[in-house]
Amino acid sequence: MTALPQERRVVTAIPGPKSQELQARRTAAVAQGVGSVLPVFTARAGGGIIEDVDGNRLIDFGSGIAVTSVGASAEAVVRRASAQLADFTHTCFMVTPYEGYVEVAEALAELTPGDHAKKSALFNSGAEAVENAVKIARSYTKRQAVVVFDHGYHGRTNLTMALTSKNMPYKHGFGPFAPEVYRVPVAYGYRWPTGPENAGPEAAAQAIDQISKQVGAENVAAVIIEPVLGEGGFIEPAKGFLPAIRKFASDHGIVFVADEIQSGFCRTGQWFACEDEGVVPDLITTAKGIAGGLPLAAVTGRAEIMDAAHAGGLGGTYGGNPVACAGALGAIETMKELDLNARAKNIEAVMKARLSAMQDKFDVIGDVRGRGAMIAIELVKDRTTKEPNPEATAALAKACHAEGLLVLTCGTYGNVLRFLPPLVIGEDLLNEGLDIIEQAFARI
Ligand SMILES: Cc1ncc(COP(=O)(O)O)c(CNCCCC(=O)O)c1O
Repeated sequence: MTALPQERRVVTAIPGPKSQELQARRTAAVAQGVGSVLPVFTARAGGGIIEDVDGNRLIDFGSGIAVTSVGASAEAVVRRASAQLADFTHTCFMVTPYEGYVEVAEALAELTPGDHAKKSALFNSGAEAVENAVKIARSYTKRQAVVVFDHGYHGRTNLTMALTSKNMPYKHGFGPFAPEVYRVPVAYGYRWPTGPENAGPEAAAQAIDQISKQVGAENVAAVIIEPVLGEGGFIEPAKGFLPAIRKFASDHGIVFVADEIQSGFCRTGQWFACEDEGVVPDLITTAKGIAGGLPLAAVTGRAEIMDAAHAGGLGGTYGGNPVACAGALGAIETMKELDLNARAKNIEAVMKARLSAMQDKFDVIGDVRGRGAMIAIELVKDRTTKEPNPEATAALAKACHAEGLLVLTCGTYGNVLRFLPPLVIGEDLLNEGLDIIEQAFARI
């Protein structure tokens, strides 16, 4: 297979005729509840490019929702996974174990924050990892309550829907949801009433007061927070917030769970986003970027907490599939060899400089934020009222798609354009994508 040329190419309308034919088949065969951002059907993908079945080559600012950080066909991932495929695809780790699972657990112990003894359990999806983090925390504390935060996102299973903040499309019509879940404020700096500089300590005080008065700290098994909130709008909790919640959890025997499924594995310019303020979680959930596109997720944490679940209490048929574990070892090899943390920091510098310049030109841009290659702009109708502008957000995304740039939106109010390029994207493609965004702003 020849390498995919790293060039944008638009040779048909987007989506093109072959994608449209496939879309008709998809409509007839696939449940409508499974949506797609852009109905172009992929033929190949690699680096910063997705090639569709009509020969168009799109610049990828989505990474399959923060998954293909090393690219969608990274050499080490393909090499290791192919070799594993030829040996065996599955035996079930709960039946006959295999070394790859252990190697991934050893790598997670090495790479995750904290120099304490750590253990892991592997799963298939982020939601499954979050579900099991709750099981483990409840086993360890013998408590039931779980505290989550405004704008948080943790998955689409019944418990993780309960943990997730936004109703539509994630929760609407799918209740009743799991009990013993409590939601408290997060330090959303851009929208904090007294200004971003006060958001950290004030939001922490409000959250801790609510937990103490409405739940009782002694009843809380875990607090679960994304060190950079993803689906809720790429919200970096204002400085001081995470350390304050971390201290509160430590003071009250509460398990602090960092959900780094979207922010982890070099995405924000560090192995894990909670390192930014020196926060060491008790448990950390990971998925997405961990395995270069193969389905793998993990709970990693303090050995004494991870071992609290009784033997046989954790597992699942495919958890830690050997091919996915091989992919993870390939992805981690790539992250180290290419120093993708440094690449992410460079992506941040390039994107923030260009987007901040656009903010000076276009009043619709209310906020530019994020870290590493997890960058976003929040669009508003009025900079003073900060009224969300989901209409402009959708129009901008559509304009980018038509020009061969794949971008994603997010946010509780649907007014955040987020940028998640593969960390291996070339700087020329990155800047070409930014050119398309700037031209789109000038047109909406
Ligand atoms: C922080 C955080 N925790 C948990 C999850 C859930 O991970 P799964 O692998 O999608 O189950 C996510 C997945 N985010 C993308 C969801 C896309 C969609 O379903 O529309 C996350 O970002």
